[in-house]
Amino acid sequence: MVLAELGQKIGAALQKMSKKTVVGEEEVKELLNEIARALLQADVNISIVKQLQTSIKTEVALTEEAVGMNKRKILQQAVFNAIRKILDPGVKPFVPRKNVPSVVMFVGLQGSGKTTSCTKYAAFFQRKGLKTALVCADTFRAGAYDQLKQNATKAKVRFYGSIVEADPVVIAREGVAELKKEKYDLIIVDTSGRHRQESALFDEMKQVQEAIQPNDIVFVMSATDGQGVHEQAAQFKAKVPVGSVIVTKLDCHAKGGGALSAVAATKSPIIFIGTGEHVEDFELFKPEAFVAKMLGMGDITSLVDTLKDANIDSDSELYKRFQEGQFTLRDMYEHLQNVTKLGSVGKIMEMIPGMAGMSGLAGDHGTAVLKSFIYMLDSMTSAELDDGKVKKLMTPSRMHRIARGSGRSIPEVQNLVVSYTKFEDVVKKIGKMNFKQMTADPGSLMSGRVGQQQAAQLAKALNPQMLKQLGGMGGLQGMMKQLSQMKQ
Ligand SMILES: Nc1nc2c(ncn2[C@@H]2O[C@H](COP(=O)(O)OP(=O)(O)OP(=O)(O)O)[C@@H](O)[C@H]2O)c(=O)[nH]1
Repeated sequence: MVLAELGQKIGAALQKMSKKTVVGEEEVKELLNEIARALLQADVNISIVKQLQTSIKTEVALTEEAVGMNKRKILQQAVFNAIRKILDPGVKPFVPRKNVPSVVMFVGLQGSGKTTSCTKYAAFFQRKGLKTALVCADTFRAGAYDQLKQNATKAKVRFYGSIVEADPVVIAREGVAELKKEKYDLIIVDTSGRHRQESALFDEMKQVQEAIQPNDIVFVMSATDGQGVHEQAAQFKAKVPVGSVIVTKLDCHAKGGGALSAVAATKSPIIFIGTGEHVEDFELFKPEAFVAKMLGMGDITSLVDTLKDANIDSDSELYKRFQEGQFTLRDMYEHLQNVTKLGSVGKIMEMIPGMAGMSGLAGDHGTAVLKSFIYMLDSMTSAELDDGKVKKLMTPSRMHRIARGSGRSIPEVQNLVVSYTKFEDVVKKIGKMNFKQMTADPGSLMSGRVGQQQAAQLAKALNPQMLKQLGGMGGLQGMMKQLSQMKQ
């Protein structure tokens, strides 16, 4: 992941400091130098590095003066806050709403992922119930029309464009007018990708903006762009009133510091991040959660949001059944469909402190296994799905029929039954725990209100291999402690 290396270096510097018996001026200076080195190596602009050092120093001095708290804790918090501040200009972004017609214009450098992000943005708000449409006002790049049209069709979003009109200003104006008449809540206008040298394209961008008067202008930039993007972002901002930023390609192995610096140049909030080429590879951006994840502290808040988005939360009917310890194959089927909606299993694992990089389930392999489970469940009868006595029901001849019907092998069906049985066991155990409180109020986990007894209960509910990968009972308690520190 982008910025992972930077996060690891800063995390290591903080850890090194926490092992020292005395934390005096020298130690603070050494830490700041190490952080500065890591930032510069990651391609962060020098002025941002200086700004960050100053803000850490000021916060440490002020807090120490005010509360006389443990210096290590103050430093940790100050580093966290300083990085967060770069990514969070403290401005509230524009949020499209249902029944409030709005127009959002997308701008950015060529190849930044603008067209892809437009579709992801449209699909995101369509899922939230907004009537959404896409307008292609990119007449510069051959193929832009077809690309957006195909993306829109795939995402089942209304598309407007023209293959005969060459003036993007006319297309944008007419498209927005027509879609407004059709009572769309959210009209998204994709414009041509630009380079600094192409002043004509910059003028055209300004004309489109004046013609459609958007409620928000989203600047799309790629995390793979280097230092130069800082200056370019400032130029876009100077030409049109950029209100929000989307950073794409955070899944790539890039240094990422250029993007970090450019965000500061736009002084606009990041609203989403792109984490892959597919429409679901799109996450709402939360500075605190992002920095926590970057520094290897996990990202439980995003996980809770993601789970809610996919209907995996304690208020859903399915989870009420889980809380009661009830679990049939149909429940498993519904649950797996929700889980695969979340995207790759590896990505979900990354959000859980201590689970990042867990082998076995992570990556595309895990997703493929879950999908194969869904195909096999598809081949079952209603009676099989709804009867709780699965072990008894799954005779060799039934397994043979399910394997044939789903194009899978008998060992794969057996594996599904074994997984179901393990899962059922966990649900039964969780049913006896205060699961509702834990999921409905993640704060209870974070604030440490979930005590040792609950950690022990959770340990019992996990399968032994997973518990081992988490570092046993000690690792699990550490993970909970980490969660509690994150919230403070
Ligand atoms: N890995 C990864 N690839 C992405 C992401 N977003 C976009 N891409 C890819 O980046 C490439 C360029 O994306 P486009 O959406 O065509 O870029 P654009 O900015 O509209 O291009 P122009 O119209 O030429 O300015 C495509 O191959 C996309 O699939 C992302 O978050 N991660």
